[in-house]
Amino acid sequence: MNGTSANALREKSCKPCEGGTEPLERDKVEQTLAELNGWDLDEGGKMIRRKWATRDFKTAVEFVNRVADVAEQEQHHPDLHLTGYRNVTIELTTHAIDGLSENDFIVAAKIDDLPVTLKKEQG
Ligand SMILES: C[C@H](O)[C@H](O)[C@H]1CNC2=NC(N)=NC(=O)C2=N1
Repeated sequence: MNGTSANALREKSCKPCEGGTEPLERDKVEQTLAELNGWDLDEGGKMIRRKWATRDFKTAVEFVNRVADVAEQEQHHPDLHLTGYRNVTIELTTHAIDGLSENDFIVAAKIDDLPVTLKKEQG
């Protein structure tokens, strides 16, 4: 259990990253990923991704705006996709090092803490 816990990640702040550091090792990535809710590692191992099916368009837009506030506060910015009028996909990678850094997991943990109303299950 060497992954940093979600609680610990939420308490941290992103460090400015302009290259010059190594991406996290695959083991560390997988351990930290296991501490988070619903995030998957992209095939290439350089990006994490989570998808939400929200209640409606407005909910999706409000969620994306809250995510943008987190990104600005942390100065670490995810790729945001709002598709199918209420689905949000968020991808995190550290562009400066072409791989994953702790910053990606800090932002992911903070995003997981944001309120969002999900689509009602059908049937
Ligand atoms: C100095 C500052 O940390 C960098 O310019 C940031 C801004 N936001 C960023 N966001 C992401 N996702 N990757 C980066 O490498 C990055 N660089």
